[in-house]
Amino acid sequence: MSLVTIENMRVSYGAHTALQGVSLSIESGEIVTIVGPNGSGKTSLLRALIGAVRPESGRITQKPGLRIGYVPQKLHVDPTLPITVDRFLRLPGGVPRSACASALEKAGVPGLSNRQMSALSGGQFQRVLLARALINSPDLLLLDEATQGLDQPGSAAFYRRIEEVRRETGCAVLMISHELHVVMSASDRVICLNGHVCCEGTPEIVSSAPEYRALFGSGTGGALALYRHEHDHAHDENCGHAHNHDTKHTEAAE
Ligand SMILES: Nc1ncnc2c1ncn2[C@@H]1O[C@H](COP(=O)(O)OP(=O)(O)OP(=O)(O)O)[C@@H](O)[C@H]1O
Repeated sequence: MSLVTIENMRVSYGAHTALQGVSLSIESGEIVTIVGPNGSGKTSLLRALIGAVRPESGRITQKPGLRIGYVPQKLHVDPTLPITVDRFLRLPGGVPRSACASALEKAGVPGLSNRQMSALSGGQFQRVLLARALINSPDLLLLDEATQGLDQPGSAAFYRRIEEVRRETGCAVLMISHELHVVMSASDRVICLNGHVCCEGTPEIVSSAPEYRALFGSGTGGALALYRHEHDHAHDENCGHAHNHDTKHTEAAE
């Protein structure tokens, strides 16, 4: 049985439809990356999986007893609030110290327990959020642009650690990233999202798919000169979301 199966899901915020007709499943142990332009519904998909938004229609089925770990895009911790890493990790209550130490080790930052949260670098902070997601030994780890704000070596190191976590624990990973050139190589499967699933498959298949090239250009190995949204494929008239053909992003420029 798949860890999670989504069938024909639609997610709306008031009159605005963020996702529609989305069907996909995640198998145990695989690393799947979701790519798509800003506003294409990537975060909405993860939020539906953790139950933070309720799909308007469609169905999400989880394997019984599934444990999910979630690393958010960002988390604000008041810099004036004195709190150590160890206490932060034990905030949910009932988390033993040994579990924190082991999670920090899995996240690749074993020595941080007694540091103040406010004194961490961006990279260390994200590792602590990863440790927090690993505490419950998840079967599925969800990462929402977890390397935002990190420099290239920092984010490459973060994704290498994710691959090690998968190898050590066997958990599946579903992650959103804009750093296509980094994550494409680390993924078993890529899902290209734009309000609906544009295309999906191995990184090789997706990066050569016309739908993907329409969204991301045709740079080799996913390394892009320009991350530009230019549609040349047809959409269902009732798609329900805006397709801004002039949306231009400069992330991932290399
Ligand atoms: N709470 C909300 N209320 C109203 N509209 C929302 C809400 N959250 C998201 N949206 C809208 O739904 C659409 C999809 O947003 P979502 O955050 O899922 O996209 P995304 O692909 O993760 O974007 P980004 O790459 O910018 O993070 C956007 O048009 C956004 O404005």
